[in-house]
Amino acid sequence: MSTSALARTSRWVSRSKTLLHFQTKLILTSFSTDTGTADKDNDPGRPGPPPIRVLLTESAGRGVFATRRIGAGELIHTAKPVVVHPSLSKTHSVCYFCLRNLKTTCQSQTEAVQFCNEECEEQSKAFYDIEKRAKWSAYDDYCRAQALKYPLLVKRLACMVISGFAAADSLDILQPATLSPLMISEMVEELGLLRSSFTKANITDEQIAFLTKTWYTSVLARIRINAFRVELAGESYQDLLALAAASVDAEAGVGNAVYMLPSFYNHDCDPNAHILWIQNAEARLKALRDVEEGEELRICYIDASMGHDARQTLLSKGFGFQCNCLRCLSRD
Ligand SMILES: C[S@@+](CC[C@H](N)C(=O)[O-])C[C@H]1O[C@@H](n2cnc3c(N)ncnc32)[C@H](O)[C@@H]1O
Repeated sequence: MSTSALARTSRWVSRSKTLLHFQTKLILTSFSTDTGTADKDNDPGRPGPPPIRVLLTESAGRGVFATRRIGAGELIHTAKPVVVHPSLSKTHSVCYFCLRNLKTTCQSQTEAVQFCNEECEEQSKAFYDIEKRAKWSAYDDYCRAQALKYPLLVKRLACMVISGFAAADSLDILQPATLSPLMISEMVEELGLLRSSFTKANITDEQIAFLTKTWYTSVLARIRINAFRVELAGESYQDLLALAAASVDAEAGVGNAVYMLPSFYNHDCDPNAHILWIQNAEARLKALRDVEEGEELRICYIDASMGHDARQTLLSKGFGFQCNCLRCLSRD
């Protein structure tokens, strides 16, 4: 490599290191809701910072690495969602804000949504006031007919932006999917429905000025890769039975959500960490086995029980990468 090329490369490396350092600080500090496990040395009740950091990997973009040894079964950190939306079939049976299963289901499908407690109602007041002003039947029916779940997250995020609860660039730091021209043209149709729902509800052009084709497609491109389907495990034996029955009905998910820190975990078909939900959309990241300091923490994005070819197809179509984990390399 020539001296000038070397200089250019080292400038690029140092720039990307600075950028990564800045991004990592941003990810770990600005999302104070992502907490680690108890800080036993100082205040046993107060969570310390999570024992992880975000670094560049060799071949999978950014990834999450352990900053100390993490024991099998240890809770690495929890994470509150940045944006969340119930599945359309669950709108009347889970909390609008945290997706907790409600004890009583709304009787009428036209009835307003419900909250599991006053805190959830209070926290979502600003953007729920926007959401309930508009009629969503055309947008929701379109999503139902096309079996789309992610546009619902965009609708919620748009309401959060209009109300001032979230910034329009909240998800910009996340990796986007590559979109085909066909995908973009379908998104333009959804965007038309979304804009018209707001306009008919007298939300002004100024309030939805951010709602452009560029914004809509860039948010959806990020949601496609980074959203999680929230499946509540519950705490009791009854909860587990209900979950098992629901999985048979393909109704295991109560909704979908996007998180910050969890979005930086890369995939492995034989993962050393996993993400789970107990009672609501607050995610818990746990170690599946002992992890050494400096080791990358990886979760499994798909059903790990599938065969090699099915896993590769799903990861390539859904996430745009070819998996080179040890399990895939051995063609297991
Ligand atoms: C949820 S993001 C994970 C964080 C991402 N690496 C980043 O820089 O933001 C998912 C994306 O990471 C990359 N990725 C995750 N696991 C991978 C793997 N095992 N091999 C190659 N790329 C992977 C793919 O580009 C995938 O679409």
